[in-house]
Amino acid sequence: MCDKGSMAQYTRVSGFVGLITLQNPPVNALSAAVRQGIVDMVERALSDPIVKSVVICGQNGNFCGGADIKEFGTNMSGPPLVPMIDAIEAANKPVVAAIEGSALGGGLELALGCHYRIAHSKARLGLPEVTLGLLPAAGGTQRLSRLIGVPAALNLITTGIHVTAAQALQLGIVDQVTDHNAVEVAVTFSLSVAGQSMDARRISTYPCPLPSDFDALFEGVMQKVRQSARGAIAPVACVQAVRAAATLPYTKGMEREQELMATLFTSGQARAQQYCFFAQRAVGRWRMPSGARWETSKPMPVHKAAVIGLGTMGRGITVALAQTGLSVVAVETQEKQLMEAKQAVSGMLERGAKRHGVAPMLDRISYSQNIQAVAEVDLVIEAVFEDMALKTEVFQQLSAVCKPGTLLCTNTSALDVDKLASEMPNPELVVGMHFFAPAHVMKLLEVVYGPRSSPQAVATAMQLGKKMGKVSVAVGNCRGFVGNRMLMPYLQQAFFLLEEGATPELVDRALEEFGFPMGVFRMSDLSGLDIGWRVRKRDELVEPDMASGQSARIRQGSRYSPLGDLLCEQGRFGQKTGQGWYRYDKPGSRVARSDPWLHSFLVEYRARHGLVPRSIDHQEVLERCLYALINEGFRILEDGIAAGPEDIDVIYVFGYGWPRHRGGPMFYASMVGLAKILERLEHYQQAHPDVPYLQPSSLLRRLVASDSPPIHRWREVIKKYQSQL
Ligand SMILES: CCCCCCC[C@H](O)CC(=O)SCCNC(=O)CCNC(=O)[C@H](O)C(C)(C)COP(=O)([O-])OP(=O)([O-])OC[C@H]1O[C@@H](n2cnc3c(N)ncnc32)[C@H](O)[C@@H]1OP(=O)([O-])[O-]
Ligand SMILES: NC(=O)c1ccc[n+]([C@@H]2O[C@H](COP(=O)([O-])OP(=O)(O)OC[C@H]3O[C@@H](n4cnc5c(N)ncnc54)[C@H](O)[C@@H]3O)[C@@H](O)[C@H]2O)c1
Repeated sequence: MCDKGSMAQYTRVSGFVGLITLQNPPVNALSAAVRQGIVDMVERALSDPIVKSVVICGQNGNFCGGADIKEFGTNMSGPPLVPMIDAIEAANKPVVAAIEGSALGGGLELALGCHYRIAHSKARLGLPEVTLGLLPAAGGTQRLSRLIGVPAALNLITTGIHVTAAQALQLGIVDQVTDHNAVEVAVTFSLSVAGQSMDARRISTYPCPLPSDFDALFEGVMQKVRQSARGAIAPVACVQAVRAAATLPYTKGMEREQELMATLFTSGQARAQQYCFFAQRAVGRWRMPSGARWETSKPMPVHKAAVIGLGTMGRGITVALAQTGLSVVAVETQEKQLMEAKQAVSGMLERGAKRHGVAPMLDRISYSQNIQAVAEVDLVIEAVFEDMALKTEVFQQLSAVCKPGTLLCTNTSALDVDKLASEMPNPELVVGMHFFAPAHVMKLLEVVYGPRSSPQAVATAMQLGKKMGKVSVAVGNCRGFVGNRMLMPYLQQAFFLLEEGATPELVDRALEEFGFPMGVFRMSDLSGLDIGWRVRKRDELVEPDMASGQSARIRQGSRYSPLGDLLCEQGRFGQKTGQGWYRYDKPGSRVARSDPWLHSFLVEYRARHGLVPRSIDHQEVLERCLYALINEGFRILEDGIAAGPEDIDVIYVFGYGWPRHRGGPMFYASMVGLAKILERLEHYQQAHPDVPYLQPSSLLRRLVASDSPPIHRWREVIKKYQSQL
């Protein structure tokens, strides 16, 4: 009664039920072999006169993670999904989906073709195709809209969110939720409906319930989607497909779904987003130049953690740790700061708990003004001011107070983690855990290792990051690590463009049209101009505004723009002071308005320095800012600070607002063409010979000389290049 050769196993259970089990670990993706297996096994079950009903489930407590994304770039063979699902729906015996684990994308579409859906209470369901630059093209847009109505379907399909079994029941996606074995419940249920007509259970035959404010609804959703999509085409196509479900008969709607999918499927955006999907998973398989790697490095258990310094970052980190289920000791020396932090942390936890319908983890946190309180913790995250002397002092105190083996992590943005480690008795226990603000929200974590960091320390920080729901990327130690280091040439080019004739509005518009949520100047206003100013002062780059002409714009032999310093000297720190590159109605206000003062200031500045303004277009803004940033990315790969282009891309997509549909800076470079990037960098370098960041990196030259291999083969070239150094 069992066919074991196929990727869909067939068994007869309870005498009369054909049980089809998808078998394609780890997520039972619908590869060609699985689809063939389903087609064959469904046919077998329907033609077997003893079989009264059919149950479809997935192996190892996991229903199905959808179409096999790895097949997308290949010549797809095997039976197509749509007729396979149609055949299931048309069956004259009841077919029940037993959903455990996840039913996502094509997996949920398969379940929607079944006559009933029974889910385990821990199951998750969704149509996440939009996050891969696609739409649910196996009938998902047409069936889900008919089943749960247009507004709810639009929400699920355009965002790609996963819903819990309880939410799915409430929405009407599943018929029953159980805490017991979902397959057994489905088998019993299928027998209870055996022999009944399934006519009323075929979703494709349902009329699509139309909301009364139909046109207004679609117009509103389309507007919202276009705004948040920032140039991504998949969310727009998703809305169009649901609209087809609402306005066309099923077969016509399906044709529209296929048409829209065909456009998306071959678009560069889908390739970029699917690259991001795999890159996000690839960064978990980290390796260090020493040869240490993820598979062979065992993380230490972390039950209790401490946070030192409860400013902007410390508060967010405390919240994120508590939400992960850890006990947290939060230490802040300033009484006033401590009181404010307590209130802020409780507020963040309460709001988070309300959103997720869970209890706030307030009792997981104990507060103290005394560093002695951290004696028993397994891991400490330091988030005091960005000052090497202070951080060294705090680390020395920690080394004296903490139990042996406690991992010491710093949240520094740019200080030398290895130098900090070298001052400690146990440098192998020191790593950077570079969170991004707000730390309980932002998904990115850079785990910074130095030559002395032990693989176990890196493994522990990486695992903790994952538990905190972060996308953690292991990177080497250098000024600014990966993200902030690449930001330097980007910011520098933006300043130079202002000197040469651009306005903040023009530069920001070009970057926002490219897909960044905020241009560089709006972003600087939000994060505070004083942060960079303090760093430049420490680096002795800031000079009194006395001189004029070119010499005033040279520091340490290279071109330098003092524009940011001049604004700070006027007290223009951005949103918090109500003035920066833009003006705001009041300090703290978020709406950036053009500032005539700034424009006159730029005119006067250019005149004083003998700069003749010229007209600058969007193309130049993108090339200067983005290619300089990409060039630094190649240098980072050259130096072995990032293990591969995926690491850089994940950092930029999750930490810096790089549009996902453009895949990350290094993927974008591979799409533009490395030869073109090199040619444009050479062009700009000739025009600006005093800007070292525009000098093309040797690795970029090497890749172009090697016929610009596809991005998945860059690592081979990098390895060869490094071995020759
Ligand atoms: C014209 C053509 C028409 C076609 C019609 C298509 C219609 C359909 O609508 C399209 C789709 O279904 S689109 C699909 C829509 N579905 C989705 O978007 C769901 C995508 N998957 C997920 O969201 C998560 O994997 C789960 C939540 C399922 C599990 O999370 P977790 O437990 O944290 O596990 P994890 O670490 O995430 O993954 C483990 C391993 O499995 C791998 N892998 C996973 N799914 C895969 C797949 N579908 N495929 C291949 N591989 C897949 C993953 O790469 C990793 O392997 P690696 O070697 O380490 O890289
Ligand atoms: N703010 C950001 O966007 C951001 C992003 C990533 C990393 N960082 C880094 O995180 C660290 C903290 O930044 P922040 O913005 O949260 O600073 P912050 O000024 O908001 O807070 C620092 C806190 O540390 C406290 N503190 C100082 N000395 C202490 C000591 N010895 N013991 C306990 N507490 C002490 C201060 O009283 C203050 O409350 C810095 O290294 C910064 O570079 C900041």
